[in-house]
Amino acid sequence: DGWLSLSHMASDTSLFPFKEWLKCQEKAIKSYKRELSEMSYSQGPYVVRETICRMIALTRGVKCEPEQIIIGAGTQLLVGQLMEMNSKGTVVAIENPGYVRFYQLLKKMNLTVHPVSLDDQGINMTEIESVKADVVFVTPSHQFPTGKIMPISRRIELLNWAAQRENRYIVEDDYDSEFKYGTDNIPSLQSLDRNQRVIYMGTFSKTVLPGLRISYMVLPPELVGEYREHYSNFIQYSNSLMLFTLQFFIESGEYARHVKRMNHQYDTRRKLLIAELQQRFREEIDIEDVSAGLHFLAHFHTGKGYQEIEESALRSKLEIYSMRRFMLKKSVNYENRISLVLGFANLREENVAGAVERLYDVFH
Ligand SMILES: Cc1ncc(COP(=O)(O)O)c(CN[C@H](CF)CCC(=O)O)c1O
Repeated sequence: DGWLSLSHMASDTSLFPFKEWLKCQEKAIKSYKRELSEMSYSQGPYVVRETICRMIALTRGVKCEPEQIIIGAGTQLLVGQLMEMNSKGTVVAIENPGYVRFYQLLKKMNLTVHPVSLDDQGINMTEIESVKADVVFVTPSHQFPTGKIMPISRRIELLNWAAQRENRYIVEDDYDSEFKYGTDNIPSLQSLDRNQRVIYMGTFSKTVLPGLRISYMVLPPELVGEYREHYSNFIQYSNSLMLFTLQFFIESGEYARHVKRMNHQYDTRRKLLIAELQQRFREEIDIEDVSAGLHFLAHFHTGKGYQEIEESALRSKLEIYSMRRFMLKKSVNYENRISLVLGFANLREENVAGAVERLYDVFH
């Protein structure tokens, strides 16, 4: 039989309302023929930015005007554009464990990049000071990959740090913030910022479809002018038809209904997977059960090493990602313990028991 996936990356498109999406696409073609006959404005069409602005004000407490929004075909592109604007030798701090794709991207640019460890409140402030960072990348809503939600105290500390000196910025990667189970939604770090120090990054990869490549960032007003100067010859990469379709998908309420449905569906799958894992692995497993996002961290007590586990999973046709994927620099890993990032967005309910059974065989 086929592969089963505990990946945190893919999402199950069987729940996506393609019929409604197509209706919105038809409407977009009817309403925006003229706009489609031209290249869109470098930051993306104004009406789409307006819709995103209204939405994130409602859902994330982000305060902004459409002029501050830059649409991009993927978050990496936006990170690249943003950091191109920084002078040579800018010092960047990034969470470790963290998002290896950003780390690799930043290292390729002429920046000094420091992975910074996490304590129980999130990114370690002492280390940020000691590496003399100018820009700090954080995922406060649901730390990627540990899932930690940054408490208000650490958010305030971080904002105070940024306010202390000119040219200090915080890049808030609000990835995976739309899915909260049981706990109420914590507003964005950007909503607390009084000194124009936070650059807010968002994406539609998890709430709509990863394949559309529609992401955005919100620049503080003072950086908008700089952006426009730097990118005066830039033509927006995103596909305008997709952007106008997204606009109707949001304005029609379909987007909100879809996210609500996915929240419910993912909560059910998450609970099922956790119950199945606890029942099967008993005291061999410690689950970091943060009720948010599309994956959680689980620690397994075993004498086996990462290599052995990853190879055995491959043989058992079980897609899993271990903490090795997210360790930005060599780290001493606790002996007799393997940590896995377990995703459930691509695991149908009927496959939960089967996936856990395969995982059990991988460890035994
Ligand atoms: C921390 C983080 N910030 C943003 C994105 C959104 O990027 P984009 O789709 O380009 O808008 C991801 C998306 N993560 C990917 C799918 F889960 C890859 C995960 C992996 O490489 O481990 C992410 O992890």
